[in-house]
Amino acid sequence: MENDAKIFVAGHRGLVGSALVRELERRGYNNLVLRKSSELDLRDQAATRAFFESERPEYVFLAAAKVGGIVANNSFPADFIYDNLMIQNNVLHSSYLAGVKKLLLLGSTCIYPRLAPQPIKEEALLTGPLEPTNEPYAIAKIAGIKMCQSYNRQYGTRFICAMPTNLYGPNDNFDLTTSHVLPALIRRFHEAKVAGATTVTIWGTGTPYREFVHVDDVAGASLFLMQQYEGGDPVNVGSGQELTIADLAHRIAAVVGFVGEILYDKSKPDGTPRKLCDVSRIHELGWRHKIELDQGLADTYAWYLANRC
Ligand SMILES: NC(=O)C1=CN([C@@H]2O[C@H](COP(=O)(O)OP(=O)(O)OC[C@H]3O[C@@H](n4cnc5c(N)ncnc54)[C@H](OP(=O)(O)O)[C@@H]3O)[C@@H](O)[C@H]2O)C=CC1
Ligand SMILES: C[C@H]1O[C@H](OP(=O)(O)OP(=O)(O)OC[C@H]2O[C@@H](n3cnc4c(=O)[nH]c(N)nc43)[C@H](O)[C@@H]2O)[C@@H](O)[C@@H](O)C1=O
Repeated sequence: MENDAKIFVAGHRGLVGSALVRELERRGYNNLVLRKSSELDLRDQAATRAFFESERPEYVFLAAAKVGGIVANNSFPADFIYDNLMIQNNVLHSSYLAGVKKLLLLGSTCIYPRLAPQPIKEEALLTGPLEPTNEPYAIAKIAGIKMCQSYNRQYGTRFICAMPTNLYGPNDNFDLTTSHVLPALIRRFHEAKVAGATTVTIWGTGTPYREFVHVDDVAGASLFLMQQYEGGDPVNVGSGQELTIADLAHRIAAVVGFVGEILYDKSKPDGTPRKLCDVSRIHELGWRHKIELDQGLADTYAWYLANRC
């Protein structure tokens, strides 16, 4: 990407989008095109087409999506499949029509089969049934990958796909119902400590394993792939390290300074038992994560205290 390249960061106010803007500006890319969803609803085909015709960005990072944790996915399946299919269809087709040089689509490691062999290689895609709690969202993401590959083959576009694992960091969603586990537990333990509560109840059994990667690493990986990767296959982006939800909860309680008891609400879903992604492809390309979980937790809690309390 040339320094004066015109770059559209779709979803620039979100967890990933805002990290992409920070990283792009840090590296001296200042010709950024940014639109809030209230200014440009990417589900609107005509508005998206008109935007691309008038702005003609050269590069696109597609970090706009309907995103949420396990309960949000399980509660609003129609919203998750409709919004994400519409956003992807409109942005990908308009990018092709407007002659975008290169586009990176953010997917998710939830696209892989629920019981895929671990760690999960990119080749595991479509080799088995998906995790029911987020299947609509995963199907939309898989459709995005297939659309990128189809447009590359038929029209010669350069649409690449990154598959991050669970990510966290500044500007995450801390809503206790719609958020992912890591930000939710930061908030739960913080509010319990401040209230002097002696217990915190978390969802599920605590036994599932999850992998986490800091969003600043995902932004770095996205720029790396935009500059270095021309393949049509998805590329996993992760830390290659997993831990149980119970272990995560104890580590977050320690960072926050909560010393009470952790209880488990088994009426809430566990989701997929494990989804550690194989990161050898991106390692071989030359990228590795930098931010380890303990440092990331401390930094994210500091950001939460400074910005969300
Ligand atoms: N968070 C995670 O753990 C993971 C996320 N991902 C992927 O990363 C990408 C970004 O996720 P994340 O940053 O967490 O999500 P966020 O919810 O933090 O941000 C999503 C962004 O998308 C924008 N958006 C949503 N709907 C529309 C719309 N109809 N039109 C225009 N913009 C819209 C929002 O814009 P606005 O603020 O203006 O309303 C928001 O800024 C997604 O593709 C997601 O699937 C992948 C793996 C894990
Ligand atoms: C990124 C990824 O994120 C989602 O998949 P998920 O990883 O299952 O989602 P999650 O982070 O919400 O839960 C992880 C685990 O954590 C447990 N858990 C405990 N206590 C809380 C809690 O308070 N909130 C939440 N959200 N989870 C909790 C919860 O019960 C589960 O066992 C999908 O969006 C999927 O599409 C996707 O892409």
